[in-house]
Amino acid sequence: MKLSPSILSANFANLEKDIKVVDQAGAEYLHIDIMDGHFVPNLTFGANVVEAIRPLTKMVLDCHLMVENPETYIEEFAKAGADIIGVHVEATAHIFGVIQQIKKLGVKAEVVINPGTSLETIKQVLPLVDQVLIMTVNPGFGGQSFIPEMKRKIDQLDRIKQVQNYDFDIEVDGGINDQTIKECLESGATVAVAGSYIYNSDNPTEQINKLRESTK
Ligand SMILES: O=C(CO)[C@H](O)[C@H](O)COP(=O)(O)O
Repeated sequence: MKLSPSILSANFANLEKDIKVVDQAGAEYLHIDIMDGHFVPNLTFGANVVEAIRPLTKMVLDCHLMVENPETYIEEFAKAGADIIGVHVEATAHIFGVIQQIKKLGVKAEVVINPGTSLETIKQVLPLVDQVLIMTVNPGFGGQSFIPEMKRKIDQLDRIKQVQNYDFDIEVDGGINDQTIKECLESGATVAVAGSYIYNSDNPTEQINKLRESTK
């Protein structure tokens, strides 16, 4: 199970320190939540922040775009150094085209799906994507509780992946802790995002170790 600490819960006045601590603890990805105040009722970072983070770490920069009309922003995030760009199926009328646009720029493409959206809506892009992000909370804020019904969705997606022999990672995001990560792993998740569990602690390294222990 790869870990993707979400800097949404980091201390923005000490972002470099909070990035380095999870890097040194062995996290494979760094999760960067981009929110536009329209698709979700919150505002966070732009591509300039991704550009500033890029030289600080070799971790995979896992950029989750919670923005309307994501096609407008793909190029600037690719230029800024994003390794993975995730777009919500609910945020565009042209999900197939946006995934193609990301891949053309040499960046890994991810489709993201909200808790209330059916897997049926992403079926057409599954052969194309490098990662599928199943939101296990309603997007917009850190520190929410894992929605237990999402386990069935992860199971179903994993079954489709096995039957069709697809080659994408299944990422989960929202309410991940040392219990829910275990359940997600059992259902077939291969990457876990965790924000408040890691950063709302005096010892993020210990929290990462606990997540590792739970998924051994
Ligand atoms: O995408 C997100 C919110 O929309 C965050 O990545 C997610 O909520 C992580 O926070 P936490 O681990 O505290 O639930």
